[in-house]
Amino acid sequence: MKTLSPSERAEILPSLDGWSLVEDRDAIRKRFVFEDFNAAFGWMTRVALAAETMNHHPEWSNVYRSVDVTLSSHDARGLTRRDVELAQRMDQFASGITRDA
Ligand SMILES: C[C@H](O)[C@H](O)[C@H]1CNC2=NC(N)=NC(=O)C2=N1
Repeated sequence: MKTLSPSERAEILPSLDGWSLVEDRDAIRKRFVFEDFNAAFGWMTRVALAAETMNHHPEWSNVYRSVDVTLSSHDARGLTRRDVELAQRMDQFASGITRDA
């Protein structure tokens, strides 16, 4: 799969809620903050099952109720539509259960 074109980036990335471009690589990142650890880990579990189904996996780190996520397509060495799809799925699963970071 090829990386997102400049026009795709201009169109798609602003539509992703709360995601930012990573400075030193072609990737996007976001911090999710939940009510508590159980909520965070439950969300991670749902995402993990979706990621496995998609065969597209996040780079993430969990501390208590926060989860820092970075998305990039390793095989394409940059951002692809798979990253966009996984970001949108993560936001769907987090809807209504996150605290303002
Ligand atoms: C062998 C396996 O299908 C590949 O390594 C998949 C797994 N998950 C992946 N996840 C991400 N983020 N990028 C990939 O290129 C990728 N490739």
